[in-house]
Amino acid sequence: MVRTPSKAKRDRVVVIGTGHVGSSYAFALMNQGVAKELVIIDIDQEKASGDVMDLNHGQAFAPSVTSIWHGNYEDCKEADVVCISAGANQKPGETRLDLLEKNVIIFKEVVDAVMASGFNGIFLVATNPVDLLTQATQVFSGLPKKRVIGSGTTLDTARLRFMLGEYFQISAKHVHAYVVGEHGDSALPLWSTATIGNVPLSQYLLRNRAYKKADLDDIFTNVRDAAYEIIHKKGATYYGIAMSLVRITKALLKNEHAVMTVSTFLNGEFGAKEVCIAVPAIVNRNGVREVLELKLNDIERQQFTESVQMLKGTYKTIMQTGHSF
Ligand SMILES: NC(=O)C1=CN([C@@H]2O[C@H](COP(=O)(O)OP(=O)(O)OC[C@H]3O[C@@H](n4cnc5c(N)ncnc54)[C@H](O)[C@@H]3O)[C@@H](O)[C@H]2O)C=CC1
Ligand SMILES: CC(=O)C(=O)O
Repeated sequence: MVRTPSKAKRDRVVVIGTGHVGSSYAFALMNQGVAKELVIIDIDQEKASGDVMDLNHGQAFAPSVTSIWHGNYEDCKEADVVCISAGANQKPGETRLDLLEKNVIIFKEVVDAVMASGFNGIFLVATNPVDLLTQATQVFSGLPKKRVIGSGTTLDTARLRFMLGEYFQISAKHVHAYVVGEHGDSALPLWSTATIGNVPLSQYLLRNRAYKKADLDDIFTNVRDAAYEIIHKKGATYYGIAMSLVRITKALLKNEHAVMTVSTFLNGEFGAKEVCIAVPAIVNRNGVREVLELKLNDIERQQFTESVQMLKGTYKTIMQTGHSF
């Protein structure tokens, strides 16, 4: 494909790791016409090159032209967003945290290579465990923390909205309920601030005797365990995360100031410090503009604190033992 770099704003996205997640993200980006340039990098050159061919063959049907090519790390120099989805995924029975040892080593190599290009944009991390790898990317890159963000619980929040929408028979777009905390087993729903339209969820439940708080607890269990179920059924999850990543990329490139539950570094917000974890945050062209602090109830605060402590303990262990990061 002849490379046709755009003259004005490049809106260049580089995706590193074109496996299930990376290739689905590339496909969704192209279908939604979000980026003007899309560079695909993978250690498996054949896979990257095959994906570029395959994607380009759909150009005639895309809403706008995306210049797509199989690139190398030098292409990161002019990138606005570098999305990392490289690394190991979960095998049935594995948790996201089980991937840390392998993936942090890959991240050191990948982030060093990106930074060596002179990259000065925004890192969007998807690889698991996403909160810990977001924090590692902040350290490895040395970029301002607001410019290194993780997909966090954007996917979990989307899953919750979908499942609540099904339960109440209301469009997921009008269900507002966040999942925060670790993108993993210690994630938690913020029921106390959830609304249907602008009606508090607690009030909405009173409208129909058939609605039960216990059902909501079951729904959240299904959200929390959704990845395990999908991995058991088809080996990996990728469409949901691809759409979440595109949503975040759009907020970045279009300077949307959109609120989403990305993983970001906390410096006292929600009572937590020195940790990357998912909370509602305002995302614009500069990354995370600010964390949108909410008042949590006692149970939520306790669960959130436990999630923070777990992440901080695990991060400390991995960065201190056996590695020369
Ligand atoms: N944040 C989230 O909500 C989600 C995160 N994930 C995570 O995304 C990651 C990727 O998952 P999949 O795409 O299913 O895995 P995959 O195995 O299909 O793809 C991984 C890709 O990374 C490439 N890769 C490995 N080492 C590399 C390196 N050093 N440099 C460049 N490329 C390299 C591989 O060649 C492969 O193409 C996993 O950690 C998975 O757990 C998956 C779904 C949701
Ligand atoms: C794999 C994963 O992190 C997810 O689908 O939530």
